[in-house]
Amino acid sequence: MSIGLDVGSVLNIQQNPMVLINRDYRIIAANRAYQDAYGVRADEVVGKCCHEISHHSPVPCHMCGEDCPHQAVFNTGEAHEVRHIHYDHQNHAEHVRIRGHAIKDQDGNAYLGEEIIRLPRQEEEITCGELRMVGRSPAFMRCLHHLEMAGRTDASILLSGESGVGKELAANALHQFSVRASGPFITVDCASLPETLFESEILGHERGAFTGCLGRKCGLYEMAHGGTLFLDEVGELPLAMQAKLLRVLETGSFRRLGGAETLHADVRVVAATNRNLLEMATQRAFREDLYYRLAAITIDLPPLRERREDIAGIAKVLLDRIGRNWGGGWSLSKEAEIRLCAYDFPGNVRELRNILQKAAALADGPVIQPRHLDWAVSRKAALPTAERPSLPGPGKTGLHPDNLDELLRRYHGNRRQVADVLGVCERTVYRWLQRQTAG
Ligand SMILES: Nc1ncnc2c1ncn2[C@@H]1O[C@H](COP(=O)(O)OP(=O)(O)OP(=O)(O)O)[C@@H](O)[C@H]1O
Repeated sequence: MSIGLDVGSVLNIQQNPMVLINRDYRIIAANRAYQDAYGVRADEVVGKCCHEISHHSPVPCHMCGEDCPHQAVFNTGEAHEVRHIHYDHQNHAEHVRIRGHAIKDQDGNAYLGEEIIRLPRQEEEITCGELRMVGRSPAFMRCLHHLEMAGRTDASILLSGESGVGKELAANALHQFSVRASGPFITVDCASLPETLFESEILGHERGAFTGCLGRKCGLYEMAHGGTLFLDEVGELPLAMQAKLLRVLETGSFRRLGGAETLHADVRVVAATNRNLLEMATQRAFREDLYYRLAAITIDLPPLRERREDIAGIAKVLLDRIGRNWGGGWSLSKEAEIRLCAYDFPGNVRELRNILQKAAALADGPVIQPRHLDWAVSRKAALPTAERPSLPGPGKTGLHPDNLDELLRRYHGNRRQVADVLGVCERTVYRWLQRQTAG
């Protein structure tokens, strides 16, 4: 028996905005919630490609390095969830969570049912005290999605990534995403913890536990009860301390130094390292059993040079912070921004912060110019091809730059960003695109 269903009315059961998309990326239906949320009629989006509508991109989002629900659902036939940035018809960006559902019609044809969960503005940026975790690149969005998913579990998590990529901010984000968010977030800096103080710092001590010990002290492990214990630079922990830590983590039970009572704390552990712990384990410099205890889930944080699109946004946030702390206000000139975006940042966000602090100190006005940037940045005069503006020469204004498609891919079809990089207004990019499509 076959039932002829009206697709629109079925989609309307869904309270979140939802569109039905075919294998060719074409939207074939949009529910009422979608139309209300985005102020469009179904016939304005039906027949158009999903990437044109939500990313303003001429190519599917997996071709821009994004985790694409379309590709995942059609390849696997299974549901797939991601975090994306969508652009509405006025080019406003919003963070959304996309749930891709695999749907089949009565003839067995496959479709993607894309449910859109719009995230409140405060969920767009993860804050850690006054610090904001900023980024829009596909690599950053993927990482944020993994942090959010892992945060919802109670598993121990190992964050890895080069120095200065933001592992501490990410650990804080994990805590905020977790059910323990209202509990304490306690950091242990494993690199600076002297071996002699390990037990008293982590486990605490009773009065008179050692010479000169005047009072009872709660250890960091106990202080993290109901919350998260963040073990920063865990790869620096000497082997003897690794064994002691493992014992506590395995049982959740401990005794304060000089104490007789066995105590228990309910702690979720997040650890971070910029070293390869598995390789250290093969060299017997890190305990393999501790590695597996810490790394139920591992998340890699991408270096800044692999998410160059984030540099300008992070620089702005860092300059705002510098301005607040130093009582001033600085911004980057277009040329200085282009130089920064071309630099490789071996020291990642921390290096960017240092470069901006120095530049703000050297700048003779509120605008930072290339001459104020560190020599390492300025030296890199030759920009990578994708960033190097190759504008048409005078008298050839009808032509578009050779690298327009490449730039659109790099900036996920965001014409405004491409216009900024090329130093033209957005309408010009729009005109170029129209001429390109026309022939
Ligand atoms: N995405 C981001 N947005 C804004 N600021 C960031 C971001 N990532 C890192 N930072 C800033 O960069 C600096 C370094 O970050 P953090 O200390 O978290 O790095 P880390 O990876 O833990 O470094 P290390 O391995 O050396 O401990 C901090 O000042 C942090 O606030």
